[in-house]
Amino acid sequence: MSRLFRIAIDGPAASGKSTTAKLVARRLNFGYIDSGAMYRAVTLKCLENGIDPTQKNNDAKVAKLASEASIRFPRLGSVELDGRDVSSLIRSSEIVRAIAPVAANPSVRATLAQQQRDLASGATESGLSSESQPKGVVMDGRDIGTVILPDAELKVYIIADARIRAQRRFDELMAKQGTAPGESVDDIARDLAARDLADQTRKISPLKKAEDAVVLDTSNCTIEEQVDSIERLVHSRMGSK
Ligand SMILES: Nc1ncnc2c1ncn2[C@@H]1O[C@H](COP(=O)(O)OP(=O)(O)O)[C@@H](O)[C@H]1O
Ligand SMILES: Nc1ccn([C@@H]2O[C@H](COP(=O)(O)OP(=O)(O)O)[C@@H](O)[C@H]2O)c(=O)n1
Repeated sequence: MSRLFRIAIDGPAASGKSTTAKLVARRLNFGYIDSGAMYRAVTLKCLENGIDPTQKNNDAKVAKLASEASIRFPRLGSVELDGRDVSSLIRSSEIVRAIAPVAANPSVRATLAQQQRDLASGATESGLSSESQPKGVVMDGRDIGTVILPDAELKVYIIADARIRAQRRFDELMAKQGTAPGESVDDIARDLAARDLADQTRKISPLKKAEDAVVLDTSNCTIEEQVDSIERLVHSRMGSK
């Protein structure tokens, strides 16, 4: 099997990673691996098993549940945990509040890192959410270009102005719920800033730009422009291989 073209996308919360990654995958018929969804799914599994990851003495239990979790991406943008579709459940604010200690747990990261590398190499067929033999994969998260796929063919670091990110998350919640969310744009901005700080300052695999990543600021872009930029980069690198 020839090696897949791997696109690593990292960046702070709500900068546009997953929207862009999904659309790039669809256009290029690549697989898409949402690594953040894997941390979210482990957090959900903990909460459903009565284990609160924010309690320090639960670290070993959290690690065990992570090792037992079966996480799959059966279709573009959908996530299965232990055979059940959890695509919506993992997006709740309850998950977001409990996720930092899950993401900082070295055993959880080791378990998920192995699965992520297997998915990106095509070793785990069931994880690739692209129809028929994809030529490449797109994976987004926080440590993809730095730790998971340090030799990815293309690395992109997506950023956007903090206020714009908060407004976009607010609009997203409003569209999903059909009413104004319980949180204000300011509340969301505070949550995003706290999560980015936790992601940037944790000891293991912190969020940072890989030296060779291309920075894409989406503050003043349309979604289509973001996708176009990445598609152009892929074509130019594929052509020069
Ligand atoms: N260029 C853009 N213009 C407007 N909205 C955007 C743009 N890029 C992303 N969004 C929206 O911003 C929100 C956060 O994007 P998302 O892809 O979920 O970010 P991330 O995966 O980095 O957390 C989503 O609702 C998405 O549709
Ligand atoms: N590769 C990754 C991906 C996510 N994560 C963690 O998982 C959380 C949720 O990731 P996400 O990509 O779903 O979050 P959003 O940017 O979509 O809000 C992040 O805040 C990180 O704490 C991580 O540690 N490493």
